[in-house]
Amino acid sequence: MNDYVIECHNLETAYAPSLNRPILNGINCQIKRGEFVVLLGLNGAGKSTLLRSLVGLVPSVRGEIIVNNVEMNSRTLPKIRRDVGMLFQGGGLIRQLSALENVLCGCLGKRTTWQTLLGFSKRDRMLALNLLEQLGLLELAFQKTSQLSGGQQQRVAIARTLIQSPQILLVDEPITGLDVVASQQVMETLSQLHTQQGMTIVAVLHDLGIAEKYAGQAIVLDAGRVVYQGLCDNLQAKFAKVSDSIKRQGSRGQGAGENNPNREP
Ligand SMILES: Nc1ncnc2c1ncn2[C@@H]1O[C@H](COP(=O)(O)OP(=O)(O)OP(=O)(O)O)[C@@H](O)[C@H]1O
Repeated sequence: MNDYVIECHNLETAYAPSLNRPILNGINCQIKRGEFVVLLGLNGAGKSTLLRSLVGLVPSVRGEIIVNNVEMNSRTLPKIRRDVGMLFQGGGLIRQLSALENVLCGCLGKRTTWQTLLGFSKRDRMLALNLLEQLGLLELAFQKTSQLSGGQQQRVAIARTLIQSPQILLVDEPITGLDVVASQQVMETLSQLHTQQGMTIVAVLHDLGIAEKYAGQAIVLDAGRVVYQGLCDNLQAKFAKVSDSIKRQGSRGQGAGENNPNREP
């Protein structure tokens, strides 16, 4: 037993001919319980693929993923999926349904068809309303999500993931396309889940300033490998150093990040 909630050891996905390499090419990383981790990297580095791997949506050909000290395989995947909630890029809300109905959709995987045939239970509706209230959206509960702002929609999507009571929340680009105010609201929501409920959060972000403000740890990917894992401070300088070292290694014909998958304190 250790205090990591997520561990990847030499994780490798199938060879991608378009890239001339596996999309994830030997990922090593560890995430501790209660950490807020930002996943950074250039476009195509493999960030979304790594997040999707952590909920068993991308098959691996080598290495292992361990969640809550349980190794991922077809037998353990249902349990792991109960512990890990994932918010996909774009949120994936049903636009013609209300905020409340969208949040309730998050329960569908937990209920049998019979249980939902007559509608959702009073308990589920209360839970969904509580979550919407917690995220500052109670007065919009019966509004169609197509009529909500981008930031409000993203918070509804977060509530829909939270109704499954995950211990770990994975979020893929939660603020892409949002304005400054909406981005801040969404990040504050994630931050509160982390500080007030101790939730472990792993978020793909592109903005280094926002990453530094909210996350404690950073994992930087390049070409399907971890090239930095450590504290999330002074990222601008560290990230420039990482990019430079990738370029230097590239010019010497070495694979990016081969020498530095080490975790900083
Ligand atoms: N199913 C797939 N088949 C083949 N190639 C894929 C597949 N999914 C992703 N890729 C490729 O793998 C690479 C990594 O994709 P991924 O979406 O994980 O990157 P990312 O770091 O999240 O990028 P972005 O910041 O642009 O979202 C990309 O080059 C992408 O084109």
